[in-house]
Amino acid sequence: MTVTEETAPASNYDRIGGASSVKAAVELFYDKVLADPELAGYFATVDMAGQRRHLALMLTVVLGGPNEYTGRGLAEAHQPLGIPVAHYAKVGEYLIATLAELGVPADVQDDVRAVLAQVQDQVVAAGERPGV
Ligand code: HEM
Repeated sequence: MTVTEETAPASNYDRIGGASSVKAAVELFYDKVLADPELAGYFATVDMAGQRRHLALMLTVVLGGPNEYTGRGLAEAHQPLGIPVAHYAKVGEYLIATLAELGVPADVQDDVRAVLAQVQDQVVAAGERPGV
């Protein structure tokens, strides 16, 4: 174990280039999510700025970036939407595909997968969870 490894590591958010990289990822991710007819409907009544904000916040959160978010909690925002596991999984895959396309390192992608798994129960509708 070196001193470097014991030092608090830079967040994945910093490692991939911070806000400007998140902005670039949002464009790509947004295209993928809205091009999917199963997912586009969720965002139909959300304004454009709101959609981009949602995606930017989502990326920042899952990358361990600064939590400047003051909106509703994940459960409060998503439980009324009735999101099934399948749709949650699709959004997660689009996020990972976006990161891969932008050349984000594999270990960062793995961390993102782990965070996605952690927040799944807050986002997926309670009645849609297998085994619950
Ligand atoms: C890790 C997964 C996710 C994170 C971190 C996340 C994060 C967020 C955040 C921070 C908001 C803003 C809430 C607010 O403004 O009060 C939001 C809203 C929203 N999310 Fe997500 N989200 C995730 C997954 C999903 C998925 C899988 C879907 C749809 C399939 C989705 C659809 C929406 C919609 C439609 C809104 C707007 C709700 C409204 O304005 O009433 N989200 N999300």
